[in-house]
Amino acid sequence: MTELLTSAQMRGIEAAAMASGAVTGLDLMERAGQGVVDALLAMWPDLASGVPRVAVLCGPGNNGGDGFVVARLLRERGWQVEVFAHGAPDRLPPDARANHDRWLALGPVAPLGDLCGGFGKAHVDLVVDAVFGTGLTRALDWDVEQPLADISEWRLKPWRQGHTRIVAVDVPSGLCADSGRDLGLRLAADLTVTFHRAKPGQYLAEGPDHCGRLVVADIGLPPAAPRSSQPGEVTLVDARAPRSALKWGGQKYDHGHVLVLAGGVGQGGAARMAARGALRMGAGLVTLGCPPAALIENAAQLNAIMLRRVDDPAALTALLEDRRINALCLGPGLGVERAAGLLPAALAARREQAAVFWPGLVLDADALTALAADPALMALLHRNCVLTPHRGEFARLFPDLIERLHAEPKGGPVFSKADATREAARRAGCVVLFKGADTVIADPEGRCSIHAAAYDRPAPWLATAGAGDVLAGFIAGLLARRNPAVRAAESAAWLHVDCARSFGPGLIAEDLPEELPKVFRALGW
Ligand SMILES: NC(=O)C1=CN([C@@H]2O[C@H](COP(=O)(O)OP(=O)(O)OC[C@H]3O[C@@H](n4cnc5c(N)ncnc54)[C@H](OP(=O)(O)O)[C@@H]3O)[C@@H](O)[C@H]2O)[C@@H](O)CC1
Ligand SMILES: [K+]
Repeated sequence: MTELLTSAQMRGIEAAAMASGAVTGLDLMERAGQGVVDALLAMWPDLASGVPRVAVLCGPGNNGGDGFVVARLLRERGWQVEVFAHGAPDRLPPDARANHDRWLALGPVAPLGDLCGGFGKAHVDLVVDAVFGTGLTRALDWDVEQPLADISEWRLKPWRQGHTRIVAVDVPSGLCADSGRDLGLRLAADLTVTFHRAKPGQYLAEGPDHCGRLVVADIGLPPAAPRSSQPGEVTLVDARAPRSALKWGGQKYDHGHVLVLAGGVGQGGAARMAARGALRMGAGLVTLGCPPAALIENAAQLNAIMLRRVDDPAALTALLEDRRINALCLGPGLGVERAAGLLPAALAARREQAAVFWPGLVLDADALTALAADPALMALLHRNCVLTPHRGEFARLFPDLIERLHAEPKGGPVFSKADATREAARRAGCVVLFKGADTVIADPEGRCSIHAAAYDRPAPWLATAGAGDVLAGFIAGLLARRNPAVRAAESAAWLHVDCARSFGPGLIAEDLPEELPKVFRALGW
């Protein structure tokens, strides 16, 4: 998995590298500036053949320092470069000051405020946004926000000819690098060049919509501390995770048995889609458990999926005597009352084989609402549970965390969706998958990963009724295949987006499980 580094982690790595004597701050800044120039030339090779006009916007910290390096390197290529800066030069940190002074030998520095109203009728090919990077700790003041907003507006003026490209140094100014929260974002980038490792904020919340294309430039820092199982660590879910879905032979009983619990008459669609998802994911057997009145409806719709009557908690307990059932899915279309009744029996199911273990248990939709209403149920959650809340369900389960997520940042690291999910998993004592275009998965030990349907993996078609039910089924299927809960959640999230991308526009939830075979084939399985 790809590690993502918060601002504090980046500062720590930078400080350790400098303390070791392996590198100086000036070296790092020079490589950062060079990395930006290399990336923008790679993205826009047409610029290299002309004499582009460039405006470089520099802030009061080391992000601004990178900006002065970019300005110098572009001027050395013969480009027309103008620099606009925010803050007094004598307050710049030493390396940024050194690069500010080197730039002064090549050209002047105008106040950022001169850009209020944009660039007038002048043509500008490229704007380099080096106002704030990982040091942004609070919302922008209007004196910075206004020129950025004005450039944004100026870009859209009808009399303008040609596109003005925007490259952000490290992060678009106003984006919190840790959380992706908007602290005064006004200028969306076409290209963001970040250093050493990507940052969580580039994948969370507003990040993907404002970074444009994301390039990670190597600036010669050593690899970070060993990844995984570090409580503060955040990784990116990548293509390697789903290999756990592979089948290597054996018979159906070797691949697990999922029980999906369904609701009453006319409410079975969501559970049937979850069941279909679990079966396509590779569970050896899938059974749908519904109240007696809904048996005929479900029987008319199911073939490979088996059907059992589960009218009450006692019936569920009896059914769970079948030791081969090793994963359950509760929630889609279940009804809050039925979910509340069945949850204690589902949570009590234990298996005593070589060691005591609990069947995997996915709690979604109505099961989450029932859980939120009863703290006693929350106390029964175990480490093979996966909660899959969307924002509304998360708010019902953890209202204080959602409040913190929406609170106006007061400075310091901004509380992120990763922080919220990690804290939720710690409290729940199980894996939490907090859904969204930026899906965050965390376990009770503090491991955390992000799966963003963004950059080269956008999947806007997933915003369709029932997609979440299929995701719950995918997770249940992977749990039945004996994947650890966190792995099941990560792999399911990845495959879910892959199915949507593979199918494309026009996708409805029923298509997702049917697309899995194609996705598996594309993976070479
Ligand atoms: N780490 C690394 O390995 C490397 C880092 N590098 C580069 O350094 C960047 C980080 O530099 P940085 O720490 O100096 O932070 P940066 O973003 O320039 O801003 C800090 C300044 O902004 C100010 N300020 C903050 N919020 C504000 C607000 N709302 N409104 C107004 N002011 C505000 C803050 O003031 P203060 O909070 O102290 O009052 C301070 O003066 C990083 O993104 C990368 O580009 C590379 O050179 C290579 C290696
Ligand atoms: K920036």
